[in-house]
Amino acid sequence: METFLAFLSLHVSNHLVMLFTFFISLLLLKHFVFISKKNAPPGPWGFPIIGHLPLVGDKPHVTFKRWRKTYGDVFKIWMGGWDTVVINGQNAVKGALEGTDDTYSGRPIFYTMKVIKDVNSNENTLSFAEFDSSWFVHRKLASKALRTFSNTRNHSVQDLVTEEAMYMIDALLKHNGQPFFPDSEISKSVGSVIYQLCYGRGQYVRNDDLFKTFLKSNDEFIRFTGSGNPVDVMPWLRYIMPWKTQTFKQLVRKRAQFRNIKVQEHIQDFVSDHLRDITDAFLAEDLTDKDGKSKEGQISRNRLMSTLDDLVGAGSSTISTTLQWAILFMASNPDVQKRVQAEVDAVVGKGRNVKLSDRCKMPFTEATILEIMRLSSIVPLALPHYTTMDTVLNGYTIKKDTVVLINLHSLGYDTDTWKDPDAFRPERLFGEDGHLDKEKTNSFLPFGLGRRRCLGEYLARTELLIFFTTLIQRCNFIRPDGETYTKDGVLGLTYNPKPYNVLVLERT
Ligand code: HEM
Repeated sequence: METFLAFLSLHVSNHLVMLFTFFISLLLLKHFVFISKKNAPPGPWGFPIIGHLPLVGDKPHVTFKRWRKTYGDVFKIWMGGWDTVVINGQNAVKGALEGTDDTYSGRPIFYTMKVIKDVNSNENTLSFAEFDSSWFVHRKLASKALRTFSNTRNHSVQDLVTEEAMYMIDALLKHNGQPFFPDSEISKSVGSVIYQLCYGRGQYVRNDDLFKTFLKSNDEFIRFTGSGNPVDVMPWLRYIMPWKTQTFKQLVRKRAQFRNIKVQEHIQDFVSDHLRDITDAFLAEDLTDKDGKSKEGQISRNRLMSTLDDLVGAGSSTISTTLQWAILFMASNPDVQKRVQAEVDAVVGKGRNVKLSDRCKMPFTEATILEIMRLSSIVPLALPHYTTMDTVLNGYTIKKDTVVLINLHSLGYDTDTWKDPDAFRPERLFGEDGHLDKEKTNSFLPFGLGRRRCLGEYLARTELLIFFTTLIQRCNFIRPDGETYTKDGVLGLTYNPKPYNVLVLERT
């Protein structure tokens, strides 16, 4: 019996070895075919199966900037089983994303995106959907609703952000001049803005238990997904590290359940000629034809509602992270802080709140916000793109179904464009005529470019102007003695500053 078992185990292990060898050969063959494809972009050497994953490090955008020096603006790597091309520098990025064809408008369907779709009754979300006609309809409807509730015509968003900036300042000043890291004060106010735009305005929102649940689940989601998930590009890892997918599924489910509670609440007292928020706008959208059937090419209500998850996800961590960087840059550059304060004092004064219409009268403040965005580069690799057809870029052939990583970070730090890219100098964005130079401000693209560019750009620019200017109008940000600040951050869902301490004092 033992001999039989020994024979069996030898036999089985021989088969396993053969299978393993066959599997590796297939992958090497695939790798080789990809490498030897005529005109394929060059790229560094990578491992079989895992490709370049262990080589890119915890700041892939910085590694890619280094590889660019050897392999040029367009190079290829291998992310697990995915053929990937990395595009760097203004010319190549604009060459790929500007223009009207949709070659780069796809998104790869990584494993976690399948999980999100699965939890969402097999419906695509907006940010992670592949590029097809239903995505067009989805983007159009989402954009219409967001525009309605973040436009300037009724100034509602301006007042909402000002109100939240005041709460933020109160919370910051409660530290009574003691040093602290201002992340929770910022994320509460920023979270409250997008929550109220999506789910309804109200002065008591902050005390609402559902809002507290919302902040907690958003925070958990950001913390978990921020640490990255290798299962995305090597789905077989889910058998080796099942907790990675199980926890992720639970978090996605929790978010969807929360959203469903809010949607059900809205259905109860929905009035079609009095739309209160983005959820109401989605409920009001007629998605059926005269016979009550789904319109040709139209999307389901459930899919449209899932946009709420996209908006609260994308709309909170991005703004919070940028404001954390803003405070760090102000405390480490007191001269710039004083100059912005002088401009705000001259244009707005101390007796009234800043308005969106003040923007054009405060060019140095505007340049400072842009310089913060250039240096912090909070979404350094955009979201992954995916080619929808074969194409040629910089003379290289890129095949259909290739993952494309747009290295937005490389634009802000390009030594061809910027003399001293690491320095914080808002004045670099002015032309010789003393006005903001459009060519310079358009040479880095914090919101991406093309069909998949950020949906919330207008809202983001509004929030950043009002939050930043109100903070600067009311507070001084001071680096505590002995505290060292670094521009080096930590890549999670966004590129965050490492926790730092700051003193916040009321301006008198
Ligand atoms: C400083 C703030 C922000 C920055 C720097 C930023 C940046 C970006 C970038 C780089 C992308 C990917 C573009 C690409 O794939 O090429 C993106 C996508 C997106 N952003 Fe933002 N974003 C910000 C704020 C917001 C806000 C406030 C919202 C909404 C409330 C939002 C909603 C979205 C959505 C829905 C997408 C996916 C678009 C699609 O796939 O069609 N973002 N954002």
